[in-house]
Amino acid sequence: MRQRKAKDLDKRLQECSDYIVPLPEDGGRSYGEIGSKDPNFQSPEHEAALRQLWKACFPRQRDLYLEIGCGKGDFITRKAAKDPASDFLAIEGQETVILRALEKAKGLTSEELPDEAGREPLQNLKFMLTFVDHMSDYFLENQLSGVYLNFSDPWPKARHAKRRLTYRKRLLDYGWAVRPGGFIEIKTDNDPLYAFTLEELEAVGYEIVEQTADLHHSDYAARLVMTEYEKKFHSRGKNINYVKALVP
Ligand SMILES: C[S@@+](CC[C@H](N)C(=O)[O-])C[C@H]1O[C@@H](n2cnc3c(N)ncnc32)[C@H](O)[C@@H]1O
Repeated sequence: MRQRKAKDLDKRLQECSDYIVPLPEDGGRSYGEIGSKDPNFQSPEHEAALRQLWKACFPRQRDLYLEIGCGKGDFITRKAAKDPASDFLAIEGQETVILRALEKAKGLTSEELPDEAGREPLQNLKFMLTFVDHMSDYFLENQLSGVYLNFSDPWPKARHAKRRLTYRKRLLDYGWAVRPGGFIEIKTDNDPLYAFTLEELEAVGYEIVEQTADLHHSDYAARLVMTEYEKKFHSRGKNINYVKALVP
């Protein structure tokens, strides 16, 4: 039974393979190589492999926006549909979850497809199946124009603070992959995580340009795209925290 389910999952993922960015073939991890003091050190071979990979995936070399932890892909699918002149990439670590996002982007399911997209498969959106740790495993320096973190896991225990996706070292890591002047945009229902995130943004010196602890009673809401979790929490009356910061 379990085997049949795994086979079915593999088959459905295979059917969406044109939407999946393969993980770098050279093993990816360049972080912490012996003799390197730079946490984002990339060997020339790794850098060359990444250049080739991204050229093949997004040949038009336009603005590329990344969502880390896209869940079932509502947000990123809508963003890609609204902005066909840019490219979008979504990363998600759970196979069964990303499959829902892939089938949505491909137009295989009618589930919450954005009105703008109709049932046309999107050409400017791709997905990567992995739990991101170091950006230099996958990206080139200054490659991205913006990063979205929507409703990331809060890791409430203090001893797990380093696992939070807005921990300062992670913010610096995103900043390495984002071009100067690009942004990091964060939404969360979790108030303590929001307070932590503001402190961490300040600690790394990223300029906060938009900020509210109650997005849906602010002017920002009208122009921002809602995420699946956002809809869920908002419908229960929970305030949504939002912050946008620029990478220097
Ligand atoms: C609470 S869900 C939010 C989904 C979506 N962003 C939304 O707002 O509706 C968080 C998702 O992030 C994924 N995730 C957490 N850490 C991740 C990481 N380091 N890399 C990739 N995905 C991650 C989880 O698997 C989960 O599906």
